[in-house]
Amino acid sequence: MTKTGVLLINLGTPDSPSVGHVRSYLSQFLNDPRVIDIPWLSRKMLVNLIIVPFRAPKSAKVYKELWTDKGSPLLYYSEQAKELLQQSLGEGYDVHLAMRYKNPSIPDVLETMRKKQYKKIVVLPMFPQYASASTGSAIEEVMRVMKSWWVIPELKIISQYYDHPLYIDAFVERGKKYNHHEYDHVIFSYHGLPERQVDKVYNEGLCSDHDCEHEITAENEYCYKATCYATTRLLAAKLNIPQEKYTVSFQSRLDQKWLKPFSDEVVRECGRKGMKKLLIFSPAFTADCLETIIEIGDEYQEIFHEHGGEKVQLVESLNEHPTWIACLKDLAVR
Ligand SMILES: C=CC1=C(C)c2cc3[nH]c(cc4nc(cc5[nH]c(cc1n2)c(C)c5CCC(=O)O)C(CCC(=O)O)=C4C)c(C)c3C=C
Ligand SMILES: [Fe+2]
Ligand SMILES: [Fe+2]
Repeated sequence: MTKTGVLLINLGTPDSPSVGHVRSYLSQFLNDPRVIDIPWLSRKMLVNLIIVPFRAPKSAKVYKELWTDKGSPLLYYSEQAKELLQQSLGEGYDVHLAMRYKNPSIPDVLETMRKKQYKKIVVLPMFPQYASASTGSAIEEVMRVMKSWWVIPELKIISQYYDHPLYIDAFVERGKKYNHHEYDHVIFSYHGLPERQVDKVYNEGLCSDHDCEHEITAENEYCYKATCYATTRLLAAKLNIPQEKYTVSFQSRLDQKWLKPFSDEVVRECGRKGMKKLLIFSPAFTADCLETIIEIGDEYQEIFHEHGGEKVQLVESLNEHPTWIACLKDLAVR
């Protein structure tokens, strides 16, 4: 075989919005030691006895609101990106899609890929900013499966690409649909992480000892907080949004020791200050999902409204955007 196999990986979503499927998804996801990074016994007790039993019924209700006749948006947008990338790459490449949690699973998809005897495999997680809980976990799972292969082909693993010009341009093009001058404030809301997870990036000191809000250095280039801020600087510069008109924030926290400021609190504060219209980008996600459509589109709209605001406008995720597909192509062939 002379072909190259490309493996796109996204986070994963339940098989259906039923409580049983959501429970099974949350259980696989939150039992991952890169996601809940505490000692084994504490994680088992916290996740299996507290978080999953209480969260599954509530999350299932939200997943029911999110679900469409095409299924979960995260999965169908990722499948669409896979199809378009395949068309763009042409015959020398086979593009596959796997999900870190649930289906299509990494072991199943890799087994299909093993049988194709590719000369080379490109592992391309759909997370522009590296986090151990997302990219790190996906790569670890690929390595776990591939280590038992007799033939391990040439392998290229892409760990992050937050500053890839085509990724930035794709979000800029999405953002240009809305004139930011018509909004009181712009929020760049990234998925949150426990602070201790960014601290673990460093050999010496903590994240707070580095100037992660302002610069990328050799020490912090894999710090998720630093790359979220760097992504924002690139986007804001291209969109001509002055520094005083935007805020970087972090959403979806599980407790108070997550990266701050929290997006819901920023939205609340904007309402209290008398702002009426907010524009929100969510650049850590490359496909619309529960965290964008429901958390930003519905829940933040409600919070803003309760505090005097009028409109929260979510900028659509990259989904099937041609410039995003061009970015994936460049990452795969480069
Ligand atoms: C940017 C990528 C992501 C990182 C980093 C990440 C870390 C992370 N997430 C949780 C807990 C939950 N996340 C949930 C949903 C979810 N998370 C991501 C991406 C990242 N998560 C996506 C794309 C989604 C949406 C999936 C979908 O089906 O649409 C959920 C489930 C929803 C809910 O019950 O609220 C949980 C739980 C942790 C703990 C964590 C890092 C420590
Ligand atoms: Fe998450
Ligand atoms: Fe940092």
